[in-house]
Amino acid sequence: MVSHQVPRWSAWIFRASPGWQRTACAPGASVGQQRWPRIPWQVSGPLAFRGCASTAPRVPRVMPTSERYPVQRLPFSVVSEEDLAAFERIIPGRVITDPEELEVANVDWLRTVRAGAAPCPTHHWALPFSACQDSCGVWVPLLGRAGCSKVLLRPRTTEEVSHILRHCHQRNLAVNPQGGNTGMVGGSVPVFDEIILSTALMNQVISFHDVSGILVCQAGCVLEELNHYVQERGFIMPLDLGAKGSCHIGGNVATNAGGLRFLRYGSLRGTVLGLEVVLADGTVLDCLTSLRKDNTGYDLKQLFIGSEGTLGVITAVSISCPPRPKAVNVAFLGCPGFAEVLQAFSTCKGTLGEILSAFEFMDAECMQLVGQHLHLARPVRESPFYILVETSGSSAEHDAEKLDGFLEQALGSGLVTDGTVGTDQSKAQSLWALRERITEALSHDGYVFKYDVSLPVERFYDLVSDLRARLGPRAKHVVGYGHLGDGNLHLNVTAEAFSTALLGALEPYVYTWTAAQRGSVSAEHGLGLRKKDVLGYSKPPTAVQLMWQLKALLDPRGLLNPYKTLPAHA
Ligand SMILES: O=C(O)CC[C@@H](O)C(=O)O
Ligand SMILES: [Zn+2]
Repeated sequence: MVSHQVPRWSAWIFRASPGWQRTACAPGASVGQQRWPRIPWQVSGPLAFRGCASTAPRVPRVMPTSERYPVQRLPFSVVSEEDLAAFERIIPGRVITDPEELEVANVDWLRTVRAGAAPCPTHHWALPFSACQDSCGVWVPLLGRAGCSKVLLRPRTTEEVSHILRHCHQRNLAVNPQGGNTGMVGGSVPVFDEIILSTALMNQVISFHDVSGILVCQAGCVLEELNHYVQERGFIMPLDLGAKGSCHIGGNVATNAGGLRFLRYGSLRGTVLGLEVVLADGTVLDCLTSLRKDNTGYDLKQLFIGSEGTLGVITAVSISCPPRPKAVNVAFLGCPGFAEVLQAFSTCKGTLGEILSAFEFMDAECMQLVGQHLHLARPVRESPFYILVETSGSSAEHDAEKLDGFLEQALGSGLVTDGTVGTDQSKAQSLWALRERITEALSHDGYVFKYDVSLPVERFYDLVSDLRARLGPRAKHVVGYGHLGDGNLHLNVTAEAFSTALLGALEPYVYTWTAAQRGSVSAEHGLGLRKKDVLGYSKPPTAVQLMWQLKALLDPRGLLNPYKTLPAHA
């Protein structure tokens, strides 16, 4: 028997019978909720803050990127007092040198990469500025020396971004564009002392067309806020992510984020209609059209979607939003084996058809970690696998009938052994939380080695099983979960701490395994810093070379998000 730690859920458990519990579905109920830590942005500090504040937060040491990865600083200029004065003229009061604010921007939220300051030899703090807070005597001037980033810029307008990039281009200063800093591959934090160009204050909706559902907005709008905005007008964003409460739409587009609605609404490559981008030399490229059809010449916006800030800085986005569904159902089901998960997916597609909006899976170890670290109760009997099926449609009655049909069939044929359905917003959210919060649960388990691969679904779980056998007790947990409906597996391995031996057992094994299936070594997270050297497992040398040529054309000095996305030149 299941022990239900959250009693309110027990009301909707069913036991191998079609007696599905339902509650009224609020029209247009949305599902999913931001649970990841919000990035604590603060208001800008005065230039005078530059220096070593005694109030800097003491955080456990995150190894500087340059110590863990084989990367050397390129010969960019170092930010000078004159540069800071020039930035201050462009964006008065929004040139941030306050160490506390820089601390957040110099480390990724997973705490796996950090801009490269050396640690204090006495106290072993790797501070984002070069001074030890314990007055041990280590006191290095902030400016004139390469460590981590010493300045964060917060423009509000495209024109300001253009002026900033023009200055950086003239001065040979490297720039790290940063949105919500919620990336998974170390692409959004500096490696050394790159200037951080934040889109946080570029958060205005420019227009919304309530017939077409086309939204035009600045790049720094937070995804969840945009979703609320368009929901009030009868639409939803075509994209949904666990990090929705922090991530910026510009970052989503720059990384071509996939997420939870991909199965239904497809890639940003289809839903993004236009972009405004500032190029490395400050030129503004205005391709911010709102046309569904525009077959005139090369589709340049596609170059910037997924380019991770290496080809230009996205400043505004035009995106097509689908109508807000009137009925949303979420079913959380237990499956006895992976073959049954796959069979359930086929049955689901056949019976639910156009109303199927998500098909996610997680294994038993994921569920165990979500329970252990986040205290979320398992809403169904213990099973080797769990699936989350979401329907979104325009008729509650019609959708319920279809879902019931699927559930009865799946249950009757033994594909599913237990399940529960949420049709109102809060229950649907609780069920989604079990899937959305796996990343968070894993991060409480220790150091996490993350892989995000596309594979033929029939080989999906073999990789997880192979790795479990290969790693044995060296790993704490080897888990598999993800967007099965999109053929996207998230394979995560946890350990007490980072270890090069464990890394050696994982890589290149995972990549060669994936390449042998003609899979992708990055399905949706991009390459950033951590995955850039494995691009060759998924793309031929001619493609990589062409990518370098495009980079050289658009950013000849290599100033935009250096050390990311492209592997080192052969
Ligand atoms: O943490 C991960 O590996 C996956 C994160 C995200 O893409 C998800 O689908 O939950
Ligand atoms: Zn994902």
